[in-house]
Amino acid sequence: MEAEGILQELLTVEDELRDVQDQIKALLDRQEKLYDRQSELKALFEACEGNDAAATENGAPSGSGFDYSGSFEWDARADDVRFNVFGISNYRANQREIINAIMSGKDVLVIMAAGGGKSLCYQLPSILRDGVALVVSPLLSLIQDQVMGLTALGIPASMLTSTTSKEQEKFTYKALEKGETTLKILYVTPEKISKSKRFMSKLEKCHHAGRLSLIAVDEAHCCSQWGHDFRPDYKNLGILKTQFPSVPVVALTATATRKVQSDLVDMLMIPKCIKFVSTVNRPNLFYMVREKSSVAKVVVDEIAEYIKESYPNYESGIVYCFSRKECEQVAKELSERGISAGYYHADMETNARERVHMQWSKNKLQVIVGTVAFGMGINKPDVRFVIHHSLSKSMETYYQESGRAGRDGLPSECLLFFRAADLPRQSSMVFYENAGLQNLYDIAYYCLSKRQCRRGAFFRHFAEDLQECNGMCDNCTSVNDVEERDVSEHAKIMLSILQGLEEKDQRMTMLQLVDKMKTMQKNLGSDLKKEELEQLVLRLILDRALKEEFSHTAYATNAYVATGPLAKAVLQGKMNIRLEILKKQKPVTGGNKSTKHSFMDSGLEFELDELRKQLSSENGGIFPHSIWTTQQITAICAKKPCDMKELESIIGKLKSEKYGNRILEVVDKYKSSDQSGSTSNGKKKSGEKRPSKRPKTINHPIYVASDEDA
Ligand SMILES: Nc1ncnc2c1ncn2[C@@H]1O[C@H](COP(=O)(O)OP(=O)(O)OP(=O)(O)O)[C@@H](O)[C@H]1O
Ligand SMILES: [Mg+2]
Repeated sequence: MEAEGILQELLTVEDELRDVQDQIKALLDRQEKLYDRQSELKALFEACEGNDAAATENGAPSGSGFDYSGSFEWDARADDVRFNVFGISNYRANQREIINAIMSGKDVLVIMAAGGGKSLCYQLPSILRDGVALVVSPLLSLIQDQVMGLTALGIPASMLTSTTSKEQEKFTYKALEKGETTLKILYVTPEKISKSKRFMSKLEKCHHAGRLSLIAVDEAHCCSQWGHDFRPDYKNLGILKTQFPSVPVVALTATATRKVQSDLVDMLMIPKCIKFVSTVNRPNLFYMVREKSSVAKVVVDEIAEYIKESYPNYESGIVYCFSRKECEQVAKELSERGISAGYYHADMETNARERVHMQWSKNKLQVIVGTVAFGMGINKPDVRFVIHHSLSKSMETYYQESGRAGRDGLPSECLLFFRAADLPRQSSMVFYENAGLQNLYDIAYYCLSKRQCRRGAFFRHFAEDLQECNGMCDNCTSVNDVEERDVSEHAKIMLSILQGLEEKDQRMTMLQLVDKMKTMQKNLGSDLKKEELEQLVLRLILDRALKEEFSHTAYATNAYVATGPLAKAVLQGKMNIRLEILKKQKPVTGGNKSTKHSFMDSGLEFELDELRKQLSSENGGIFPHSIWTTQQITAICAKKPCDMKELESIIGKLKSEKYGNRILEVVDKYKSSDQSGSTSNGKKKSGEKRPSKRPKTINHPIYVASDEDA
């Protein structure tokens, strides 16, 4: 064989070898994903097998063979407390069955979406059973909210936390040890269990006297390292089952992944628990993604316009931002545009953070602009919108964060501003996490998609059967005009640029590649816009024709793009690349008018909202939503009760006794003014839309929390 022939074959062999190596790489990638899925499926399988454990999907228990939806001797008492104390007219999915299982003395695992109504599931049995219920909750603010809410309902509830006074502690210990004072529900942080011997010994005495009625572990995903809020002290909670084996333990969480579920069952030592899994679906949430401008000011303009147009009556909302700096900046700019906004992030003093949170909870601030630090512990039920200024780091995180909207079950909106160029700053943060990049690419896929049902993406992610979206996402309502284009030629140019660089041991960031491409694409005759080119880079990353690489400096981690395992397939024309291109983006307020809950559309709703705010200040500052809920306002407005009896049939005895006269007074005034054609304050008529509560101009920005809580 001549030298030239040998060289020819050598080059072919080397070429093929590179091909094989690429394929091996792709296979190894795939192997890693399969391992992940394997461990998830194993956990799922074990959970299904788990002895007597009964898996339930949306209420129908299976496995244990016992039907907790039947009749029980406590039915009448439970109905009475539900309606007359909690003011709740009907149970939501699974609540009654869960209560019955706890009342039957079983250990129970409750997986229920945010706002599903998990609290009632343990609070109601706590009242029905003799003795004291112990509730473990991870955050002081959550505990304070719950104790305040229960006290407002006249339920004897207390807490032992770092802020508890000596006197209160003494009272609580007496109640535990001797049963001398009335106490039905005691909230503690997990540290109390793992660190306070004194507390555990009092609990022991309470149990010996037969007065420990049940143990609830709220936000139970904190037990698992796989969960998003792991708390080391939650790991020790298994001691509760070993010390008090006869006391029913109920673990509650909104986190749906199987890995976390099986982990927390192990940690809490409740292998025989009855498991109630409710759907992840939040039918009242309207999901939408909006293409984000590369000009920061335009993005804030759009957010401000959306809030002003869609929520002119000061309805509450959250805006999530990527960084602390961005969070402060967006809050400031929203304030300058007439929206009362405060910011919340981890760099602030605890007091300042709590003050902002409190002002917002009391409807004195409309919007909180927060980082991920504004997380667990947000109990406000009437959040009408959650906006993401940029994408979250995973589907799981987005589900949790957006899920803070509409916990009261009323229509609410989740809007994500997406720009492919936001990806690298997220990926350079998450690439070292277990499956961090894959999780990020999953949410990026969700954002990039302009045709697939947004809700469907959640069902697939949480391995749940698909359910109807009922037109509750932008893609299902075809709000936008989308064209699918073959951009394989553009992709080839991009890949060749990178190949050329790699041969010279150089590399590029996503934005550098897009800039270069802007000039290179001229010959193709079909130019893609800058944002579209960014989306193409992302598309190629998701299709594994490109991959991200990272390099570290003393101050930062930088993300670059490099050719991926399937680059060759694209370059050789064996793989086509298609991009969904938005031809025209409609105004963001256009998609969801009919589904929006326009609270305070009628004057009476407004009056009742004002009254609950007034009562909230008069009653030691308990939250307006703890006085009565938005749903209850709607029900009162629909029925316009004439007397106490009618009112009782709407909101139950307790709230009627406490606030009935004031409510009836407002309804009466409203009715008489309605007949005379004007209202109590002479400003509006029934059915007339309320004038906007937003001040037309503001003299100074209100983005920094003041010392006054007024
Ligand atoms: N059956 C019901 N009917 C109407 N409202 C209900 C019902 N059950 C609970 N709620 C209300 O739903 C809201 C959310 O309830 P809750 O705080 O228990 O949710 P959760 O499941 O604990 O959510 P999270 O995971 O966010 O903590 C509260 O305002 C509560 O009063
Ligand atoms: Mg809860």
